[in-house]
Amino acid sequence: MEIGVVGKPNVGKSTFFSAATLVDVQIANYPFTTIDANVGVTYAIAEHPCKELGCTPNPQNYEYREGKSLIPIKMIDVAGLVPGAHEGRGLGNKFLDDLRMASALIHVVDATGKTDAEGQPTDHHDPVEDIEFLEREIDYWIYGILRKNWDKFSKRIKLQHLKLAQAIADQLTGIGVTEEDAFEAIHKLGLDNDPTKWSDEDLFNFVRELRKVNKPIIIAANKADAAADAQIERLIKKGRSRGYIVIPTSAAAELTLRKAAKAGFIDYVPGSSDFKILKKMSPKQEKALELIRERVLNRFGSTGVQEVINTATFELLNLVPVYPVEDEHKLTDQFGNVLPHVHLLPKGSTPRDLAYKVHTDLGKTFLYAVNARTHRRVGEDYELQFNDIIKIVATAR
Ligand SMILES: Nc1nc2c(ncn2[C@@H]2O[C@H](COP(=O)(O)OP(=O)(O)OP(=O)(O)O)[C@@H](O)[C@H]2O)c(=O)[nH]1
Repeated sequence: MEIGVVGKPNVGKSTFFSAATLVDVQIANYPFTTIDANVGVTYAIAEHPCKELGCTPNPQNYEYREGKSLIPIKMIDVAGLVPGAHEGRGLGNKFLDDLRMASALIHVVDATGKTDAEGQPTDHHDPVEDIEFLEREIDYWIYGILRKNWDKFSKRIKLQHLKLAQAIADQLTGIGVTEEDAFEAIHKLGLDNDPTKWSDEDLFNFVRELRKVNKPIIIAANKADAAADAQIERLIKKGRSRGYIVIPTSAAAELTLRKAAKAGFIDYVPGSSDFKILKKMSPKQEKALELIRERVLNRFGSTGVQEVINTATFELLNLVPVYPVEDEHKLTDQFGNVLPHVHLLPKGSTPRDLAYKVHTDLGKTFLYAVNARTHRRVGEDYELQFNDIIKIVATAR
């Protein structure tokens, strides 16, 4: 599960990505290694079960801070969103490659309206147009892939009695479309089961629906610090009417706070509404931080950056954090570490899915699971809940 950050030039996308991936804690065993320069690690932050249970955890694959879990997530800086990117304009192909990898997108827009469609300075640009523009780029891209062979392809589905949703998903595996995604889009639109009967418009509408499930987008209304309340309210309202969550952000403020925290000047947990000064700074630095407190934290409650990441993880991608343990009374692994690991699983996952996520062997030998909170055995089809603590019982190997 990777989150892509996308936006046209000059909206603060690079600042957002730098801030989100500037982490002052390094975890030894990430579930992944980063290879590309435009890929970084960020954290989704959730309440830790120990806050409620009064324990002290020994985290191994996440970080624990002030009652919260910082769970590593891969983030991609998707560069090169310009009009026509879907046809390969600008960094087009690289842009599409990055887009392919992302399961959800954070779309950074300039809430002040001071960046035009091509990323040049202006006085009046409507950021709502940017929202539509990204939708269009993605829609035409997916449409282009399907349309290319559509006539032949749709006839083959009909003649060979192929399962429609599955055949389409096979065609689009490269961008991560699943049979369920395709099925959902077909049914939502009530499209004919015989794809040779689809008009061009049907195909385009289908692609739009597919994009909504396959590449969910959240809007970061950036440079909120420099935007008027009315501009932000309008963007939130317009975005909402198109089905988006819009969160005001100040990527620049978040970057400053994280840099100050990393240098040890302040204590700041991303997402918080305040920070604590730890050591003396220059008057200029102190003034800059004071301005952030006044104009960003006091006004919006946070810089918004962490809220965007959390919402993308827990709402757009619908992931739930789950803690596997070996001892359901002490909440430990075999070495006595309390809640050492957390795993993010899609909502609807079962204990067996968790077992597979921990280790393929554990998945294969899975017998049953115990909910450590209730000490009860849970059924095969139990849906894992947010912050569940689960003991997996498997056959001896
Ligand atoms: N006021 C304000 N300015 C910001 C914010 N975020 C970024 N900026 C400024 O906006 C300008 C553009 O930021 P970048 O992060 O370089 O923008 P970008 O979208 O990555 O642009 P490219 O690198 O050209 O793709 C810089 O001058 C930033 O300092 C913010 O939250 N508030």
